[in-house]
Amino acid sequence: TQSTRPQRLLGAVQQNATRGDPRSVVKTIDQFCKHKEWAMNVGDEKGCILDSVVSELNPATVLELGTYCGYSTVRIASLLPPHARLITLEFNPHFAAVARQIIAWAGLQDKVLLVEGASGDWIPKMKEQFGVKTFDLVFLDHWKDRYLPDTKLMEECGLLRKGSVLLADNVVCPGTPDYLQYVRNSPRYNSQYFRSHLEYTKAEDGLEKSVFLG
Ligand SMILES: O=C(NCCc1nnc(-c2ccc3[nH]cnc3c2)[nH]1)c1cc(-c2ccc(F)cc2)cc(O)c1O
Ligand SMILES: [Mg+2]
Repeated sequence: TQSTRPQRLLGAVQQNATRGDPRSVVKTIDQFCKHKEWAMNVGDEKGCILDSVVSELNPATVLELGTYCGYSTVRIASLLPPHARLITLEFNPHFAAVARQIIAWAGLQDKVLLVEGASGDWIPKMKEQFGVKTFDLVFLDHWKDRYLPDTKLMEECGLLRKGSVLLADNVVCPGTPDYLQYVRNSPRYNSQYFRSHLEYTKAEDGLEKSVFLG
């Protein structure tokens, strides 16, 4: 049977990256996407902005919406302190299966809980299922029309506290206009745009960092 792009990306990691070395996994994926096949990872340019937000925040509890192949999962988890936890939600079982193997190759499986299913179903169950109180950081990188409804759902479920940070990928390309309008105009958020480029291209894109004010 034909391999899929995520499977080819996993193969590149298993052939070229060093087991237990997250930086080599990240570098291998970026090389693959620059020279072999484009894939919708946050990429190295926006990835450095993601790294700086994570390092500055030093979060104990992180939620990632949209795992895909686990590239940003590996970037985030490699920067977390020892007892910190990252829950990542993936809707597509094939993406999830590849991501599990890439996260394991990086040696980060003990810090990461990959949950398969729809964000709308899982967000209301976070507290009871995983003993989460609130998230210090949420990285939004799933379906672009889910950013706004899921943010409202997290507010309603009491998963955000004063100072919780939402970091959203692709706010320009493919774009999340309703989400941007909400976080930039709501008195409950302090929002900041980090201009960058769509992964592995020259097209404009960026990350929006929004601090929940409670
Ligand atoms: O669609 C994207 N990302 C979303 C994948 C996903 N992976 N998982 C989900 C999911 C969807 C429901 C869910 N509910 C719960 N988890 C969920 C996860 N969605 C995406 C697309 C592009 C892109 C740009 C320009 C183009 F010309 C083509 C494409 C760039 C990016 O950086 C992206 O992140
Ligand atoms: Mg993205």
